[in-house]
Amino acid sequence: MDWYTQIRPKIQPIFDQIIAHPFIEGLLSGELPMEVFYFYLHQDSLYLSEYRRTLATIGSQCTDMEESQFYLEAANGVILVEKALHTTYLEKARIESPISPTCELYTSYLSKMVHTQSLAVGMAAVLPCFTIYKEVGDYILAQKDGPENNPFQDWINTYGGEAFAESVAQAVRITNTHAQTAPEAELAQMEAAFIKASQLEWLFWDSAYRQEKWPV
Ligand SMILES: Cc1ncc(CN)c(N)n1
Repeated sequence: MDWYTQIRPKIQPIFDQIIAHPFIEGLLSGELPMEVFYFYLHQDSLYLSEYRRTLATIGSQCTDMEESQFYLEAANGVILVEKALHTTYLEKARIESPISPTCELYTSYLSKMVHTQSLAVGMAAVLPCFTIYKEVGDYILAQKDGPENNPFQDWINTYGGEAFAESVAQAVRITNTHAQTAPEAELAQMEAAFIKASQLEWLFWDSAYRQEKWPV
């Protein structure tokens, strides 16, 4: 059994809580308050600016040309597509809030992983950003009882779409390849990083829903 197939069930309780979260329910029903969505998008654009650098770092660490190209292209391509989506929505709302505690925590955690841990652990840390969004997009697209004119449809189509699915499959494949040759201790670190980043995905939705601010 490959690494991802074996690790994915371990985050099922986290994934269940993500799709049950009022933020995701609101995207699905189309009833998420617009100010919450705009807050999320603004924080996500701050997140993506850092995530892009994290992917580029992984790309520069890969010795295999194709793997390197994948992460460098993901840094540019995927992030540019996502930023375009953000621009579509954010043009309607000028938001200038500072980076939230959770956004800073998540981006800092990923940066720490890729700068202080092995390449395989870095790959495992960034993977939930691919896989969880794809699963959430697919989950929402699969629901039949959504409204006809969902204001969040562009967002849903981006993450439930084919182009994103291909890139997710490749990130999983490359991470699996690195896990094949990883010793026990490194596999344990990969698992811990994958689970932590999955928890941070939940926390990111939750912090957006709460429009999290620095308390002091
Ligand atoms: C926090 C977060 N995680 C994942 C994604 C999807 N790449 C995103 N846009 N934002």
